[in-house]
Amino acid sequence: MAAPIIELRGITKTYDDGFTALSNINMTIEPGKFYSLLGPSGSGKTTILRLIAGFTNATTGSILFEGQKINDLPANQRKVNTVFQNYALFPHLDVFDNVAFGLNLQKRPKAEIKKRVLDALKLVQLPGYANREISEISGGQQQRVAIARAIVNEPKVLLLDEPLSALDMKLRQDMQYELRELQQRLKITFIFVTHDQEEALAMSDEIFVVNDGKILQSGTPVDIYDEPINHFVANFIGESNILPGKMQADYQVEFVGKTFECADAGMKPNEKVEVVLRPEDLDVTTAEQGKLVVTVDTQLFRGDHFEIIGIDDDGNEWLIHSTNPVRGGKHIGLTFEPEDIHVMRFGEKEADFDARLEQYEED
Ligand SMILES: Nc1ncnc2c1ncn2[C@@H]1O[C@H](COP(=O)(O)OP(=O)(O)OP(=O)(O)O)[C@@H](O)[C@H]1O
Repeated sequence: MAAPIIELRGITKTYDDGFTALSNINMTIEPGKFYSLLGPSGSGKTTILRLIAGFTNATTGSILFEGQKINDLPANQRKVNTVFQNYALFPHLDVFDNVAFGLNLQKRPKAEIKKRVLDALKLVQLPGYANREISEISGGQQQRVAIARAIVNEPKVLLLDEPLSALDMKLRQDMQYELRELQQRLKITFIFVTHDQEEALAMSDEIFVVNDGKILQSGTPVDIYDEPINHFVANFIGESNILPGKMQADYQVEFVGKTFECADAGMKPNEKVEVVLRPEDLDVTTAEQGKLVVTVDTQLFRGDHFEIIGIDDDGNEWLIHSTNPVRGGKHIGLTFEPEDIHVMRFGEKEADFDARLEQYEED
């Protein structure tokens, strides 16, 4: 692992009105990677970004930049730059002067400013736009000007606070590719705030899932999708069937009144757990051959798959993705592999969860 560029250690943040927005946040950010802070509205993502940028102070805990504590370092001396949700461009300045703004403040020589601004505009694929007014460019282009303005200062870390949320879906998807590509080209660290799980899964090297002022889980998109730590993460990231269950023994879990072979071990006998089955891991078969039988309730065509809701005998709803259509009212069987069952312990801490997964991978 590379030496971290940013570390947050035991950060809490209580605002002046007494509201605690963050509790015991620990994060390690390595250079050159794309990170996302993913969580619902009000979970504390922007507060984390503001702490790193120096726009607000931590109540307790340390913020380190390349190993040095920077809690008291003013925002303008930190080697980070922020791209805000609304871009915060100056409407009365043209594209060039918007990007040059910080360099003009620093009174850099004119020739240097010109070169750096034009280079930054080239990087965000807006060469030739320097003299346009902000009102004469599209939303996506404004977004790129905001990024050019942030990268012209050559920050080591770029903080992006929901920078795509104002764009329509198509442009948003295009910008996801562009941002990811830009990050890989610049090799600077991006910390990207979003409440959109698809966006975080698609773009990030690592995701921090934030809820209620805490980091619930961190890891690669694949790890978090395949091995969510608890109900909240399983529900928030991707689509899931989540059911109460009981571990009968190692590699044996009971749910919906039946026993199934699973890939999990190391829990107490009869320990109550929650079981996650992703809709795309359920295969449709005949009622006779199914490990479970459901009655088809509804079916929606989603372009590349059918989304089926089935109801089992206990009244549980099952979400199933299938490439083939089924008939409404029909009994169908569902099958799945032992490793498709993901078992979650109640209240498990991330360190214990990681140790258990490691053990499982060794076995
Ligand atoms: N200056 C402040 N004073 C008091 N409470 C605040 C202040 N700023 C934010 N909060 C509260 O802290 C919590 C976290 O806010 P934050 O903006 O970090 O959330 P967020 O996850 O970024 O949300 P969103 O996605 O809606 O921007 C919220 O409940 C918010 O109301």
